[in-house]
Amino acid sequence: MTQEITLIRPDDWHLHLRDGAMLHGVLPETARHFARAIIMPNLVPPVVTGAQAAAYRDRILAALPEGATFEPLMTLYLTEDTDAADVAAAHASGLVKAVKLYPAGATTNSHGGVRNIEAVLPVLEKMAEIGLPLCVHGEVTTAEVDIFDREAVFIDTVLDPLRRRLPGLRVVMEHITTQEGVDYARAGGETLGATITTHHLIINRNHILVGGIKPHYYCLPVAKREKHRLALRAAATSGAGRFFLGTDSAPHVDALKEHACGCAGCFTATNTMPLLAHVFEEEGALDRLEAFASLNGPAFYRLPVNAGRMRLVKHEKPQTWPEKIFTEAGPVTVFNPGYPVHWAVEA
Ligand SMILES: NC(=O)N[C@@H](CC(=O)O)C(=O)O
Ligand SMILES: [Zn+2]
Ligand SMILES: [Zn+2]
Repeated sequence: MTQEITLIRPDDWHLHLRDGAMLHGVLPETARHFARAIIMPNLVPPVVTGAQAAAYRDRILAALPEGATFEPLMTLYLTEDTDAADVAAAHASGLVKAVKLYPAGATTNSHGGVRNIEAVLPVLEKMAEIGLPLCVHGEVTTAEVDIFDREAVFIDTVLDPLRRRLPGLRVVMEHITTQEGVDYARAGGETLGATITTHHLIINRNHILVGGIKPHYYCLPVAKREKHRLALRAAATSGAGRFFLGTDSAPHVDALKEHACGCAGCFTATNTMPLLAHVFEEEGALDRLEAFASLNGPAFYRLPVNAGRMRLVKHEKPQTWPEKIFTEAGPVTVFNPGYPVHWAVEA
């Protein structure tokens, strides 16, 4: 029996598009389904200034396929040299929708990020004043802290003290992966949001490591044990306004994923919506997919919801999608959940 749902066209509140040949290869995958996306600024070199964000936005728009309707929502990469006045001007002009905090060394291209929070306080104070959200990669980088504990330790030692110091600062906890992240976001009040990725609703750390290492399941923050995956599923499917979709679709060419020191990132732009329909159906929450993918994000970012709609159909037969996207930078493997998925996005 076929089944179908329609929802307001979704947005992706955490996306990596990269640049150049990779941008050209992966942008159609997102623009096909999503109306808007928060574009991560961790290019090489990073997108630090308003002028750099404007130029990157132009490159994205120029790379869009003919007829595509997609709006990139730009972000700035916070550094200890970031100029608060430049941030405020980029926000006032409508160009920039958030600033991204990468603790230095936490993830892909984060070496130019923040070592000392004190150094960026003037920028954060300005952001609190003007209501510009701070998107946070929430992991400590301290060598002594176990990689599976880095998110929980970040919440206790960095995020909570910062939010107490600047209660007006609007914060998005990006790609939460733990029960602790879910609990903190739930208790956080209206200045706090949290994105959840597609893949963290599907895999736990066993999927990465049992039966041989699976480089295409390796991302940061790394997937945790099963109880955390279940907490994320409960949060995403709860309908609570605090939680919204940020795929963190993060393309790396296969040669750099299947490598002795493999890059972090799962590429989910192609099949996120069918995968989410599968997950929400499993949780008996298909009626809440629209809140997660299409309503809660715009509400947090104070943007209108999209005008268009998306139709998702569940077919008798398992649906397929390309195993890889062949970009001019090299092939990029599409996230494979490891089980059949019967849902597809229909025109
Ligand atoms: N999530 C990832 O594993 N990788 C992201 C960076 C990030 O979002 O931390 C990337 O840019 O490759
Ligand atoms: Zn991150
Ligand atoms: Zn990311």
